[in-house]
Amino acid sequence: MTPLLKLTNLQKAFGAVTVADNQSYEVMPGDALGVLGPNGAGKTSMFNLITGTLKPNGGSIHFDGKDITNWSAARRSHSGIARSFQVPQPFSGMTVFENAMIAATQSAGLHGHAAETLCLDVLDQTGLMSKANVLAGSLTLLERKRLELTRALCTTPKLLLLDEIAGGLTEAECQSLIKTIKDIHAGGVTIIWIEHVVHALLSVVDRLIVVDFGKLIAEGPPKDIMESPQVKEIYLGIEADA
Ligand SMILES: Nc1ncnc2c1ncn2[C@@H]1O[C@H](COP(=O)(O)OP(=O)(O)OP(=O)(O)O)[C@@H](O)[C@H]1O
Repeated sequence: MTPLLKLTNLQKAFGAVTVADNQSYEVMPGDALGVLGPNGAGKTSMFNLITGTLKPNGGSIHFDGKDITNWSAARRSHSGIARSFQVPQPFSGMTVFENAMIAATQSAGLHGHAAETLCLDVLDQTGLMSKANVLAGSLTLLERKRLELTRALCTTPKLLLLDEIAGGLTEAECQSLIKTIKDIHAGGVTIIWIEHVVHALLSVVDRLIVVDFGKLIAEGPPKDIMESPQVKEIYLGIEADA
């Protein structure tokens, strides 16, 4: 089977700061991959490289069998890569429905009834239907996170990149968001999820990678990774021989 996403020797540095250090990994269709790593490790930069807002210094990115390394961010979005941002970035002066429609028309290329139907389906899935006519700027944090998901899903993605979507939520809100993300994954969307709320991540993903100083330092089943002394030391700050 062809990987949905394949990073090969991906390299990116900002001066002396390396955010992608020869990264190589594959994501198969239907995977749910979790990304762990300390602050500043290069996790968001990895998403920026995959979505095309950041250009690598070396290496390649393949999506759905095609070399997209030199594709624009817009072309990648049209081809099925969507993301949520760590800090929600809605059009605050527009309603929730209008925000969804922008994604459906501009990225998914739908119009009229087809676009409206998609938006309503997604709003139903993300639990925002009752807020459809509310201004995005007046939403609560959980609702803004749900709007991030809505906007991403309205581009009809094959690959959904989630950037710390559970941060700042109460435990009850977090559980409700986890259920929504599980439903999205069960619906066939491949997921890569960067998250510091580890229990939320572990309840969804089937594989973990750990990034430190832009380098992939571990990859494998969540249980093995969480028990690895190297990960405990670098990520959790627990000394390997403690
Ligand atoms: N456009 C940029 N120009 C210069 N340095 C940058 C740029 N973007 C990110 N960096 C630096 O690269 C490093 C990695 O940043 P990045 O946001 O990718 O880390 P992260 O792992 O997502 O961190 P966090 O968990 O805090 O969100 C940081 O030191 C950051 O300051």
